[in-house]
Amino acid sequence: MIKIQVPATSANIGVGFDCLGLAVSLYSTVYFERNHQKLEISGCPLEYQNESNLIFQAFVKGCTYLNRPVPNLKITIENNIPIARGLGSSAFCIVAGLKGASAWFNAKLSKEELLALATEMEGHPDNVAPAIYGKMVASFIDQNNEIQSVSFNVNDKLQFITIIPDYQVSTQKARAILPSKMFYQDTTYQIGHALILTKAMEQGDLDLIHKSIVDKMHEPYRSKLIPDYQNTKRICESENGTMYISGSGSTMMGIVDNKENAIHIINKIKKAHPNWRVHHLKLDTKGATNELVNIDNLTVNIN
Ligand SMILES: Nc1ncnc2c1ncn2[C@@H]1O[C@H](COP(=O)(O)OP(=O)(O)O)[C@@H](O)[C@H]1O
Ligand SMILES: N[C@@H](CCOP(=O)(O)O)C(=O)O
Repeated sequence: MIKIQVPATSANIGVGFDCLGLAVSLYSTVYFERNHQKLEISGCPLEYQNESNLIFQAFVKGCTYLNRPVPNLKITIENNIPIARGLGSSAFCIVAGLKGASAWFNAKLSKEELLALATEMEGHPDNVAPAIYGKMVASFIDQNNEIQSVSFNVNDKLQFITIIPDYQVSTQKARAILPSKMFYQDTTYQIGHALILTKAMEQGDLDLIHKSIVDKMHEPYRSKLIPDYQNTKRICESENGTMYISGSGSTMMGIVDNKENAIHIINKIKKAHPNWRVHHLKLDTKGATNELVNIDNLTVNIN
């Protein structure tokens, strides 16, 4: 049985729309096993327990790329990444399926190959890149349609608070509301902020992160889809933290540089919204992993 674990990812990080993302220490797992019937899927909502399932679709894409037949499959999902909340649940599915196919045929697809295939499926590399590599990753699709990506260290003292409302925002809808053009002046603003943000994250300079994370490309529009945006931001800032919309929302990501501030934010959010999920996370530095597990759950080989 093949076990694939993929971290949740937080795309954009405010000013890096479609090109910047980081992986956090919240994981979903998928098990792939041989099956007597064509396809059996468990561990996800019923609507995804069929051939349209994104994990299966990605597995099939992997088989096609490797020129191998799609085997009869049992897919078991242990899901911790909330669906359609801006924490890369679709990236998780795509990376898990592709990596699953690679491990199934012992093909050892490189991370670069995985990234190219995953970006083709997701449309943009900002989530799938950190899901594959871990850490914080900047990436773009170049003129030859190849993906260029670089990884950044994120300072150890930075802690992440995923504040997950009890309502979804679909990525499709959150993309549809964005304007199609941007002025030169705003583009210059955006480039400067994104460049400085990457260094500030590396240095763990929270004050500089707070100044450089202020986005003009998507947050002003998407914050209107999240009724609790202003109040959540106020809570994070009242505890010396900063906040951005994770991916396309509805999750908001708080960043702090010490445990006390993190705990205060978590308590205030839980008091204001008892039904919301809140996680206190660190950066994930490994990205997706795969293991070959025998029937007794004994790991026999780790990649
Ligand atoms: N655990 C899961 N099982 C099956 N499909 C999933 C799962 N998680 C995500 N998906 C797929 O990903 C889609 C959500 O993607 P998207 O709207 O981009 O949200 P997110 O912001 O979480 O990436 C779902 O509609 C579904 O097709
Ligand atoms: N850059 C994309 C990222 C979407 O991330 P997700 O986690 O919401 O799928 C966007 O902002 O649309």
